[in-house]
Amino acid sequence: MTVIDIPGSKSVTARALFLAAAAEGTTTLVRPLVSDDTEGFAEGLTALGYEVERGPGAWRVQGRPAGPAASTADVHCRDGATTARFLPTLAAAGHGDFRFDASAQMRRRPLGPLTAALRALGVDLRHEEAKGHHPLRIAASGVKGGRLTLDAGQSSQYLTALLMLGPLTAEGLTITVTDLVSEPYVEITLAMMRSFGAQPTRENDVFTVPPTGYRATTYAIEPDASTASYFFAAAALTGREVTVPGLGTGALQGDLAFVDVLGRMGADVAVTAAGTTVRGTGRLHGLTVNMRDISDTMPTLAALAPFADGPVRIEDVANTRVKECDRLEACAQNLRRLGIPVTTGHDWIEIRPATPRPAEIATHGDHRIVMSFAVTGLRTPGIGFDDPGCVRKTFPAFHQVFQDFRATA
Ligand SMILES: O=C(O)C1=C[C@@H](OP(=O)(O)O)[C@@H](O)[C@H](O)C1
Ligand SMILES: C=C(OP(=O)(O)O)C(=O)O
Repeated sequence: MTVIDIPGSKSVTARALFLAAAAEGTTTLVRPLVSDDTEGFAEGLTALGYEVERGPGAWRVQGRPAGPAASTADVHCRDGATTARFLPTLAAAGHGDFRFDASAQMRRRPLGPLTAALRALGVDLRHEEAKGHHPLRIAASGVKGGRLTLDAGQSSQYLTALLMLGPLTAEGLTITVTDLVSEPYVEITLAMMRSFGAQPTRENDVFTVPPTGYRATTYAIEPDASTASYFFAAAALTGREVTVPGLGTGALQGDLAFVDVLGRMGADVAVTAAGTTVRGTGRLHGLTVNMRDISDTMPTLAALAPFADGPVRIEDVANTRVKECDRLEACAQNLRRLGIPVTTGHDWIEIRPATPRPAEIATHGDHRIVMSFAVTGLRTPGIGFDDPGCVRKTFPAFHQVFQDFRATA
């Protein structure tokens, strides 16, 4: 049995940083993820005038319920969509002139439905270049609140940002959602808001957030379930047994449900209060699976799929086209480079079994493409990457940890 120490969740760390910054008092984040995305988030907060102290194993944030201390700031959100969508929303609740920009990759990714919602709430926000994209400017003067209708069919992060804004408004927010992807991420948001003293409620498509503000707390960050998927997939592929402690029945992250997919394919899976274990059985069946709720693990499954005993068809993943890259196309392109038969449609990919041949993987600067095809590399000699370092976004030590995992076989 191999025990893997998976770094903290990116999604939980980003939310915890937002909530801590907005709370009354000092919050301690225990075992936050330390990676480009979360360091970028923390540095964005610092640029806005928040006090963030990053110590080993714990980050401390001095909350400012009134909003940023800075009256002007120029914030660079790097590649992080949580940063690029959550931070401007936090700043909108304060007072000052703030400019936000992001990497070329993140500039290409949309946030129009979020900025339109903020404008509908009276926020003075303008896009400096392309409509619905970074860079943007906000002349913030607080948010009164009210009712909104939101299409979160492209990204649940729009809804998460607005939900987290709710307690900071004068009158609270009621949000009616017309479409929603990645729904389990919204459940993470609601649970974490409650941990910081807010009282959001949900009735079907209607979310109500009273203007309670937030209270500081000590918050332990659970391991990242999307990151864990590479090691669970590796176990299923190689017949090994992998345990990830700290990611079990009490986990907030929906991506842990990836192990159910591995279970359907034939792996042995045990989820307990203490953690999750996957054991490969030598069986890896083909299947059809809807990954709308857990689409960050779509590339993990795509990279494992050639080894199944029948076709693997992944459905309802259109929004993977607006992630770090067009992930449906990137997966198809790389599988074809490996000699694997693949077909794709607007929101699906189907992969037929074949033996992969050596190839260089085109990463498109996407950490998940690297970590997913590293799993393929466990059974395929000669897999290389044009930009292996892009794993820094969520798991800077990935190559070392994966190499160590390999070596202990
Ligand atoms: O809220 C979050 O922390 C996230 C939500 C998901 O995005 P979408 O809602 O855009 O699918 C996920 O893919 C992303 O990695 C993190
Ligand atoms: C889509 C991802 O990141 P984000 O949207 O937070 O940039 C991801 O980590 O797979």
